[in-house]
Amino acid sequence: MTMQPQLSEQRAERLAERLAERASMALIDEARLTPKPGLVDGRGSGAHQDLTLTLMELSARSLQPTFHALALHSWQRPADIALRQLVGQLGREGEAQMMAATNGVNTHRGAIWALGLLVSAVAMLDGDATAEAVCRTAAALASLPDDRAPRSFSKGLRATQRYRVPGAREEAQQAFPHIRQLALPQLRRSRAAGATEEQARLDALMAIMTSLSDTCVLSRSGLNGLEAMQQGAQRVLDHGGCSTLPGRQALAQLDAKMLSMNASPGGAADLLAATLFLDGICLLTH
Ligand SMILES: CC(C)(COP(=O)(O)OP(=O)(O)OC[C@H]1O[C@@H](n2cnc3c(N)ncnc32)[C@H](O)[C@@H]1O)[C@@H](O)C(=O)NCCC(=O)NCCS
Ligand SMILES: Nc1ncnc2c1ncn2[C@@H]1O[C@H](COP(=O)(O)OP(=O)(O)OP(=O)(O)O)[C@@H](O)[C@H]1O
Repeated sequence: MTMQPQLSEQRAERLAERLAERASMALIDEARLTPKPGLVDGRGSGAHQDLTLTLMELSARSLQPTFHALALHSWQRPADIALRQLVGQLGREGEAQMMAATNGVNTHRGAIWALGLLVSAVAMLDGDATAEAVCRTAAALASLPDDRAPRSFSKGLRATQRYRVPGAREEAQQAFPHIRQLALPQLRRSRAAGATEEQARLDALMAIMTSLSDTCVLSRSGLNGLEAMQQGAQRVLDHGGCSTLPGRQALAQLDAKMLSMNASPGGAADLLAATLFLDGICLLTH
């Protein structure tokens, strides 16, 4: 009898360790993926003045304890207000730790939100679930009110109101449609068609960018920037994706265009990291 709780504690701890490691690694894989339009990657800082690849990697590693705590506290729990408040508190502490690690630069706020909810959801489902079920569970959590959240006004929130578009909150509350319906299917289609892993990941990023209302892009370059992003990404896929020469040429054009507009699809990058996380986890479980 006394062994039982101990054993289950060990199981929760092992799962939390694995999920935290994978979530941080997904952020590092996203940051290193090259060439991404407008974003920090192996070539440099993209459209950003204050971000570098070294800083993104440092930030990703600084978040591992946050993901670990989220998984441990969410293990086998239902989506209720108590868990929503706890997850919100851990997420805000994670943001503070990220800001401390980067000397006040916002490297991963959107990513903490998306990946944090998904890490919690996998743990709530005991580590054994499809990507679909994980996204639905994360949505249930994201849809609950967090009364302890400070009423701060962010650039992302301003963009959703000004342009009347869904943002990071809504993407999660709708169970991450850009991951489930666009990025994961594209990743698998491109792999099956013989693309390299890198090309398949870039194609998945393009799939997200064809339709996301990325508040990062909207805040930096308005509706023109968003339109350039969506149309440019569609052109890459229409040309056969990043495994083809015309696709890579369209990608280079999109990169130049986004840099000239100071546009960076940070929201799409976050969702690509979340896609890579789910792809890895669900390979392990299903
Ligand atoms: C909901 C969040 C993102 C704050 O929203 P806000 O509108 O203030 O976001 P902010 O502009 O600071 O950042 C939004 C970021 O999301 C990403 N993003 C932009 N557009 C989108 C989009 N359409 N879909 C998904 N992500 C997007 C970008 O990286 C952007 O930088 C989140 O930080 C939050 O509420 N955190 C509180 C802690 C919490 O509850 N955490 C729970 C999970 S850990
Ligand atoms: N590889 C990447 N390159 C750039 N941004 C990324 C990358 N991956 C994720 N992001 C996301 O982009 C966001 C950064 O965007 P941005 O710099 O516009 O935010 P900000 O700090 O609110 O704005 P600003 O820098 O204009 O003051 C981060 O929150 C992060 O989630």
